[in-house]
Amino acid sequence: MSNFSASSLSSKDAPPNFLNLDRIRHELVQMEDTIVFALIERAGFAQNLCIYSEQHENFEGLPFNGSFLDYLMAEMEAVHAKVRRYTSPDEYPFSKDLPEPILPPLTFPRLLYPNDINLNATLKKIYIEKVIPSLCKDGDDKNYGSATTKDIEALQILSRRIHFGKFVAEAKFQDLKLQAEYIRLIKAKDRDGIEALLTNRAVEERLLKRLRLKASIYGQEIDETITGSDMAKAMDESSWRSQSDLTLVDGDEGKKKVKKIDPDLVVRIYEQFVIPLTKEVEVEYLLGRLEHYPSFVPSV
Ligand SMILES: C=C(O[C@@H]1C=C(C(=O)O)C=C[C@H]1O)C(=O)O
Repeated sequence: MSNFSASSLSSKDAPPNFLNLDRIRHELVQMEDTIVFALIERAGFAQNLCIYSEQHENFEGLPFNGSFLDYLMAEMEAVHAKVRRYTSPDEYPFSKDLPEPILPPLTFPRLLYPNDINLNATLKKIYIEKVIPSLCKDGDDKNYGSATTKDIEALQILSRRIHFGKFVAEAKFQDLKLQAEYIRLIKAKDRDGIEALLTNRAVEERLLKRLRLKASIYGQEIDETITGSDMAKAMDESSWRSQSDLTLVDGDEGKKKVKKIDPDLVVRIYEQFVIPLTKEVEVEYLLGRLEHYPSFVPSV
């Protein structure tokens, strides 16, 4: 469970500046590492597309309908729901009809207006149809349990990341220099206008550059033989080849450093899916904001 929800959201003494945009952005930066490592972990297995098919013959006779991913996700989320994971405003389930918590409720600061915005169905579809085919080698290695467990870990952190857009949106709405413009655009139901106003290209560019560096380093087989020039090459964008050729960066002659993931792919996943979905969450959150205005004021 996230530190954000456990330590900083539940405590009554959450700092009043909790909706500080820089602080929220810091949380998003922290999530990058978890996301890159989750993708690296999943990339260690074949696509195993049967995991995502409804009633696939590979799972015939097992006690579930639907896909193996949906089955395992529901099982894991049921356990997490019992320990009140989804009462935290930064955690959103993929499954329906989850059990009630067995632990007493925590009190959270009221930072977001009450909403049921949940884009996990869209996220899962994109992940299966676009991310997996690019991330994993083709084929079926029978590692269904391991691959699906890695899928769930990746989907859960990606879900937390995109739904963090709610905190970003509330923080931007609280900026009194821009609030009137947001209100005008919300009243006009101008999605494009809202997205344009909340977009910060400089932040996105910095993020993608940082992400490429992280993926370059984290994706590098690091051992005591790693050299400074290896690291320099890993950070040199021009040294990359396609993901299909994983023996990408040569150390000394004959010492091959295997890349576990292609940084260009990680950047594409963020640029094409993670950032757009985060902004979609921001727009959806803002479109509903005036239903609770001025009655709702964030409080810790
Ligand atoms: C999250 C923010 O909102 C938008 C989405 C971003 C993202 O998903 O990384 C980055 C900048 C903005 O375009 C932000 O302003 O930090």
